Amino acid sequence: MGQFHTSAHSVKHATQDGVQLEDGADPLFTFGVIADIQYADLDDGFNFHGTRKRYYRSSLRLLCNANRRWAAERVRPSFVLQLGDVIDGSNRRHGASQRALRAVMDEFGNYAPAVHHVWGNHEFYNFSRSELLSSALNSGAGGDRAGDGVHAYHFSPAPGFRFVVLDAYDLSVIGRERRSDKYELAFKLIKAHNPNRNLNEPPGYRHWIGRFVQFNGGFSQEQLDWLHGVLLGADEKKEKVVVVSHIPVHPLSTDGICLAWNYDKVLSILNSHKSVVCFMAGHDHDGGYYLDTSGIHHLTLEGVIETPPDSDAFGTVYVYEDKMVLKGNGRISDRLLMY
Ligand SMILES: Nc1ccn([C@@H]2O[C@H](COP(=O)(O)OP(=O)(O)OC[C@H](O)CO)[C@@H](O)[C@H]2O)c(=O)n1
Repeated sequence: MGQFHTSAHSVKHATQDGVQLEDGADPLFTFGVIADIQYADLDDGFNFHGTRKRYYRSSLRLLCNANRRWAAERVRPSFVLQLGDVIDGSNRRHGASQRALRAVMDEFGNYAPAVHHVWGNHEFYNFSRSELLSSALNSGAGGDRAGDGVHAYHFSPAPGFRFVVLDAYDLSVIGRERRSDKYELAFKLIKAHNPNRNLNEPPGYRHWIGRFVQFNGGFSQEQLDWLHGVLLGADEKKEKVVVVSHIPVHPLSTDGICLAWNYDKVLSILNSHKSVVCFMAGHDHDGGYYLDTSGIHHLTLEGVIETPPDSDAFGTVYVYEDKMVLKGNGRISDRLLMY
């Protein structure tokens, strides 16, 4: 982990690869990133296979650490990207979904600026899509969206920069009403690849076939067409674009079990637009990173839920004309993202 210091006019940074960076200028703007908080007012537990500890109650304290740090930044974040799974699915069983969501939103409200909420699988374990649309998690309300009820929208926090939030459960069996066309399509797709009775059980692990599980999802053609259109506009304006989704889309930025169903379609769109500089996701609690052949940084953020209480899992990103500098905390590494 690198050292990082801010003073009146300098940012000094040693990235994971030992790259030294010293900048005389202030960043154009900064933003916070955090993933897979999965808060529940429950004792510690484990993942499905019993191999990884999950710190349900502590996750709220780790969010509090992040908020405090963001509030103390000299150039305070313009916004925070919450990369999905903000509360754990187990809340539903305890009738605690609303209470848990309120606890997390109150915590965000203490210090953080605007928060852009990405929707993950645990959102759909707790709420229906229509409930989410009328909840505090609908951060895209009023903006240009990919379609009715699709939580995909874009915003520009500063001239020359655009962020696109994608809905990775648009095409999914947990994010869609049964009997809807998208549910039918998603069900056919997953059944074509996964013969298991429990569709959360991967069909295998070779060639990323394991991604066809129910806790993953994908992007409808409608959303892909919309994304292409947004990126065309960004190309024309010579903007730099960061695309975010709960589920990663590059096979080398994540364990294959956490990859989006139709990741290849998203990748071919991203790679055909020179405006795209970075793709950020959560979902894989171990995190990941890959710089693809088009120069797009694929960053998968380590999840708060599997982070021990004496550590941390959040980042602050300092944005410059030619680079973003991620200052990670705890399990999250510092990274220099040149573009
Ligand atoms: N083999 C499995 C695995 C999982 N399940 C059930 O599926 C639901 C989602 O699993 P969960 O691990 O909670 O999903 P996360 O989004 O937190 O994490 C994704 C990756 O695992 C992180 O690396 C849950 O109900 C599991 O019980 C299953 O039935 N069979």
